[in-house]
Amino acid sequence: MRILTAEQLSEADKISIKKQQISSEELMEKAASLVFKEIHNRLQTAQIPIKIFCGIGNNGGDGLVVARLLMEQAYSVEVFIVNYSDKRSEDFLSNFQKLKNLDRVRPVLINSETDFPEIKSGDFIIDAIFGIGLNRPAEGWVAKLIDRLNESGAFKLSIDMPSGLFSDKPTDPDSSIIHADFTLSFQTPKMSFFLPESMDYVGDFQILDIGLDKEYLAKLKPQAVLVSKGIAQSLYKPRRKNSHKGDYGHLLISGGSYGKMGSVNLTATAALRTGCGLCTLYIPRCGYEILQTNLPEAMVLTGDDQDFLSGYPEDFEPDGLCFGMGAGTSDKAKTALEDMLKRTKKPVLVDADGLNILSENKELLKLLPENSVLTPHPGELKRLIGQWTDDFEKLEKVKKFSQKYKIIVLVKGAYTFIVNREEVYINNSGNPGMATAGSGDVLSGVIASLMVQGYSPLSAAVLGVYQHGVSGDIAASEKGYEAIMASDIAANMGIAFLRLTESDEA
Ligand SMILES: NC(=O)C1=CN([C@@H]2O[C@H](COP(=O)(O)OP(=O)(O)OC[C@H]3O[C@@H](n4cnc5c(N)ncnc54)[C@H](O)[C@@H]3O)[C@@H](O)[C@H]2O)[C@@H](O)CC1
Ligand SMILES: [K+]
Repeated sequence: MRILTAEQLSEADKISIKKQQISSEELMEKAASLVFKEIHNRLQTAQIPIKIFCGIGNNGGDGLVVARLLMEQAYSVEVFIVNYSDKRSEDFLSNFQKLKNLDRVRPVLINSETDFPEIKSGDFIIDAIFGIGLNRPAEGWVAKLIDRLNESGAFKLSIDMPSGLFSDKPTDPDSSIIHADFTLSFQTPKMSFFLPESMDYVGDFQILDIGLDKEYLAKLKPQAVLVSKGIAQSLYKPRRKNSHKGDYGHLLISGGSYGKMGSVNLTATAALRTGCGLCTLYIPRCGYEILQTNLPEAMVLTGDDQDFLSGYPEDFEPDGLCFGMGAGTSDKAKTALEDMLKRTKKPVLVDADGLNILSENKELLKLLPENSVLTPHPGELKRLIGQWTDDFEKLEKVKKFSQKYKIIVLVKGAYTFIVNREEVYINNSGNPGMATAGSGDVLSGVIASLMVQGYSPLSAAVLGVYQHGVSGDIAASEKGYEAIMASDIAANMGIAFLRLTESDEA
């Protein structure tokens, strides 16, 4: 699914209206009917008090249509017009008239704080105050109304956008924004749904296809692409019957230090569970017995140092390299990274302490082979690219960084972003149970394993992040969020691949 801006979407509205020879009022009726259906499916005519707050633009117009359709099904509905301006949109006005014609309803105008209705925690609030037309933060009594709705404890369903939230630019966290429990959004998700600073306002969300012109939408340059199972399936390379382990690549994983050999174990387990043909570990001597005992499928080479990673194995030509987990940031580890980067032209994956070494020795960034993959979490990212003022600025900085060094950069989080120069992919699989020690080590193993199996680094990153999330979802369904350990994510990778290759109908 492609993520578009408010501007692109309102242009698409206009073009679709023209091409489909419908009026904008008909498009509004169609969009709002879909919202109504979702609510009706869930409420099944239950007589809970529904309070609909409508602005005076087209988002408010949607709210009015939903109000009319709910009333036709005998729901208990009260309508409040958040009358912040007299510039009512045409489609708002015609739906306002239609609603008044129903005779059973008297929409209440709110012109100031004294008009605020009482809101009880058992009410069902529909928020249709502002949509993608928001062009400045909510202020004055409208802001106070939003605060009041948030404080009420009532369930809040937002139409298209939580009111007060911008779709594709930063919103001041001190401004008043509806804290939705659920958002029903039109045609495409909006960028702010996925960013850590704003995702909590949206609650769970669902996208309603209101039938905007597909041909036109396809021509637009998206802000980002939301990775779906379909995309992951299109990247997947099925195994050939006539193949051997040499066809699936040899990965070298370099990392570990005294007390941190577990990270290399997790990365290697994940890499082997993701299907690389061979896996060699390059580690300090202290890890030799640990890894040979724990993971007989992997081969082990050690450097000269007992406790720290050092040097790089002589005469060794793997198909791909993964560096950093548990490596520490000692001078020896730095030299090990430098030696490795000087010896390879193939894209590498750098994670964890490898990223910290790069942050402390920025000259090493220039040695990264083109299309190498960096997998920082927010702290590591800050050390790499510097502080940012908001999530949108962060994304721009990451794009520039990716362009400058010709590399692929992940921004790990609840939604992991995969940034390849100007292109952005957002992953939607996974769950909060995966916020656990070693989860990132597993991710590195998954992506690096795909890289040596002939996937392009970008495909490996997109598919790897998606599969890592699916595997975590399988672990969560079996164990619950709290009990997930990183090794469970690696262990479920096989089932995640089975799920990937099964069709949804099956
Ligand atoms: N035909 C269409 O264009 C369709 C539009 N749809 C709905 O229309 C919405 C967009 O409608 P609009 O463009 O009318 O905009 P909104 O309804 O989001 O906002 C209304 C107007 O409020 C004003 N405004 C913005 N920020 C304000 C603030 N902080 N304080 C006071 N006033 C402010 C702006 O002038 C804006 O046009 C979408 O989010 C969606 O809900 C849907 O019905 C689908 C079809
Ligand atoms: K809204």
